[in-house]
Amino acid sequence: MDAGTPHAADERSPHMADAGTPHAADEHFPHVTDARTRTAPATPATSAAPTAPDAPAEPRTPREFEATARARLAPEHYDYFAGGAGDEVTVRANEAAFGRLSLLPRVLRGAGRPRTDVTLPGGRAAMPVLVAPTAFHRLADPEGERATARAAAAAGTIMIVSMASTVAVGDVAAAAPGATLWFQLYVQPDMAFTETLVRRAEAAGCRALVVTVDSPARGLRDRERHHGLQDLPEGMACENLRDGGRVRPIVMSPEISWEHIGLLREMTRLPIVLKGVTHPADARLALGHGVSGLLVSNHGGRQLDTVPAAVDLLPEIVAAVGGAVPVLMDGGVRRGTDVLKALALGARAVAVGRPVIWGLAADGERGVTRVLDLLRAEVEHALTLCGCASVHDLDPDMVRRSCR
Ligand SMILES: Cc1cc2nc3c(=O)[nH]c(=O)nc-3n(C[C@H](O)[C@H](O)[C@H](O)COP(=O)(O)O)c2cc1C
Ligand SMILES: CCCCCCCCCCC(=O)C(=O)O
Repeated sequence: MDAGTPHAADERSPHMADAGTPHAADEHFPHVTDARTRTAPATPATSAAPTAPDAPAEPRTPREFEATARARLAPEHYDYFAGGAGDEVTVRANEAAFGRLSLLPRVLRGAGRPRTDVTLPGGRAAMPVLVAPTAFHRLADPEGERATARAAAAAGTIMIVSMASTVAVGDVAAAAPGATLWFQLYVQPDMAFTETLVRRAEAAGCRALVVTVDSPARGLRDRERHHGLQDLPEGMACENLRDGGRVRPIVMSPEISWEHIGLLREMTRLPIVLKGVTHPADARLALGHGVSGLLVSNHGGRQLDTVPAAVDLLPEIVAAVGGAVPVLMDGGVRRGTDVLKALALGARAVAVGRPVIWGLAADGERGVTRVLDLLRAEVEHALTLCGCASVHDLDPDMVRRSCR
């Protein structure tokens, strides 16, 4: 079945009567069943040196890392990482929205060298930039999520491990002893298996659960459909989904509701952060369900196309929450100045998805370390230029909306 066509999606929606059974889900997402039983597509092209003329040998910005990564990745894997849903209106909007915001610095505050650390539900981070959950890191580097976690630990920041990671969360934790990990969860209709996933995250020492709520179905991504991308290469699988002798498919079910958040709340003492809340009414509802934080996100433009840019949604969500829990955001953050804008508008921290993938594909653990270092240095520099002693000195009055 072509899982990417709207027609196919129509077919698999009613569908949800039996979305919870592994058999039905196998049909919906053949690619995330058991990679070991499938014919292998070509091995990911991560070994060749960069060849593209626009790929800098020594990338110096997250955007330059993208050019280097693109030259090293198989085209279908580059498109999986870079692409989004539909016409990719939201993918572009996420970055463009930061360009329409201006920073208005304060002067003569004698602020000294700024602090960049932040306090979050699952602990402290040395910088207000977290690693967003992204799937399939072994498509970018043989060490996969292990490399990303070591780099996050070196940067003193938090890595949100995707449920669709190609290294099991326990092995990620073992490979990066100093790392602070949170675990991203798609609630599975089979709540017994959801509980298994939660216990695995707890056993790995994860400090928070990030429950992604923007995916009652998978986004329709033309780039993936174009390449016929349906499966991981042989030897790669969603390792968290192992269940006895098989790997379960990830089920994205439209039947998941607030009731499931209530069940999760009873299931674990870990702080729960909801990822993908975009409507202020849902932000208010979340507060009644015992969540410890919200991550404003449109999934990097990969789910519903034409959702507004994440940073443009931030002020309304911050107002709706009224300080009851921390609000984080992701989508389109590429510069230290982007981080300051989001924090000034009320985010406690931001997360970056693709920039980390580009670092990983360009130069493995070193590449991710470099991307995170660049962002940390840019945040510190921008805080200095804004006259801030720490992120707490930022406020909404330091951001102006321009007409560009
Ligand atoms: C390749 C890729 C895979 C992703 N996988 C997941 C995932 O497994 N779970 C999830 O909640 N979000 C996932 N996301 C969304 C990210 O967590 C995040 O919301 C988004 O990447 C932020 O936008 P940015 O890439 O512009 O930084 C993925 C994003 C990308 C680009
Ligand atoms: C290589 C085949 C693609 C299969 C996709 C499975 C979905 C996993 C969830 C990852 C995710 O959230 C994303 O945005 O992508």
